[in-house]
Amino acid sequence: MALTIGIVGLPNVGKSTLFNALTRATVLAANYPFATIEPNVGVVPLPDPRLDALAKMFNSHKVVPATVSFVDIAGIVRGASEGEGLGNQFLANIREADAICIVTRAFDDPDVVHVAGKVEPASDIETITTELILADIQTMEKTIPRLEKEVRGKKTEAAVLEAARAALKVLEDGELLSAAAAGKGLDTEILREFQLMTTKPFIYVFNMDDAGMQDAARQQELGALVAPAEAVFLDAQFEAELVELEPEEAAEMLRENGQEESGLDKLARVGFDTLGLQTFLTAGEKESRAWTIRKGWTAPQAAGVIHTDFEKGFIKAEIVSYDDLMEYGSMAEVRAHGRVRMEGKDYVMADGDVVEFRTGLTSKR
Ligand SMILES: Nc1ncnc2c1ncn2[C@@H]1O[C@H](COP(=O)(O)OP(=O)(O)OP(=O)(O)O)[C@@H](O)[C@H]1O
Ligand SMILES: [Mg+2]
Repeated sequence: MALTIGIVGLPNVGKSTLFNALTRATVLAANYPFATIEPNVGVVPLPDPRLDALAKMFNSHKVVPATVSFVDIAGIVRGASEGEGLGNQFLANIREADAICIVTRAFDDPDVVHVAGKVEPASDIETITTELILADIQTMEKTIPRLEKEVRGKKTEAAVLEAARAALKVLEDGELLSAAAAGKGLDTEILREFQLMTTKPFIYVFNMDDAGMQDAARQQELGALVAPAEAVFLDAQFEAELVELEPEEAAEMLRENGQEESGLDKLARVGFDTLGLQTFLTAGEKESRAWTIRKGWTAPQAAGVIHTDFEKGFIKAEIVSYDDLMEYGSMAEVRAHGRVRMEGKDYVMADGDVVEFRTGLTSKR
């Protein structure tokens, strides 16, 4: 299950700087499938220090982290839906994204041109969300007449048309569909096939300068602008410099800046959380690997991520929690202390479970 996040924002706010930092981090880590898919799509490993510890314990030949894909597209300006700037055609490139990352400029540098002439995050966010709403209105205005025909021809259920009309009304009132779903019970599941922008969860990235990164009050103020959505504060230029460094040097730089983790790591993590995802782990000589699942998934569903046949063939899962494994230092010791659990098909996976699945097919991690 690949998580894809589309990056949107006004032009010249640091989207590509962020994207470059993200994708160069990829090259540094390098060790996962399909690194580059298209020029503007980057696959980024989800940082997970547990994998390195597992790889050491199991003498794994490689480490395979979970991944997050980012898609960088052209900037949107006010009026994009009417063709201003480059228009809004390129939003098609992120129709399939699971979440949208709205990058907003919050750095001052007068040498960097701001398309609206001044740095004003609140109004920039308003511009972007309005354009996303307008793009959805365009989609619905095209879709509804088609649905009407299909309902008359009994090719589509009337409920779909009803939901589409309800969605259009929400959008025309200037509201995000995700907000209407949360507050007014609008059914976005039935709208899924239309790949609307504003049904997707938004994550806000505020691209700060040095002063802003140290300014807790300002961050609180910006966070409040977008709550309850998640806000990530980072300095894209600093992040781009960080990924040029060796990991130890980068960690040292972060510490000097009073940051515990890089903005990129934070963004990947927040993206994961926003979408209700988590990872479980497998470890062996071949590889130590993180696998992405949804929170609440059962052991057979998790097995199905490794191999589709494993879900049907599931017998049981041998599970040890990562923390126990680290505490006792080896599988043999964990076993000796009775901390290895045999779980059946109703077991709900927990984050950090280190798993070996027993299936009717072959014994396989
Ligand atoms: N945190 C920051 N502080 C200062 N300058 C920054 C910061 N982040 C990015 N910049 C600068 O802002 C400029 C625009 O960055 P970038 O090209 O990444 O923007 P963009 O959003 O991708 O623009 P476009 O929509 O035109 O593609 C660059 O000169 C970059 O160096
Ligand atoms: Mg760009």
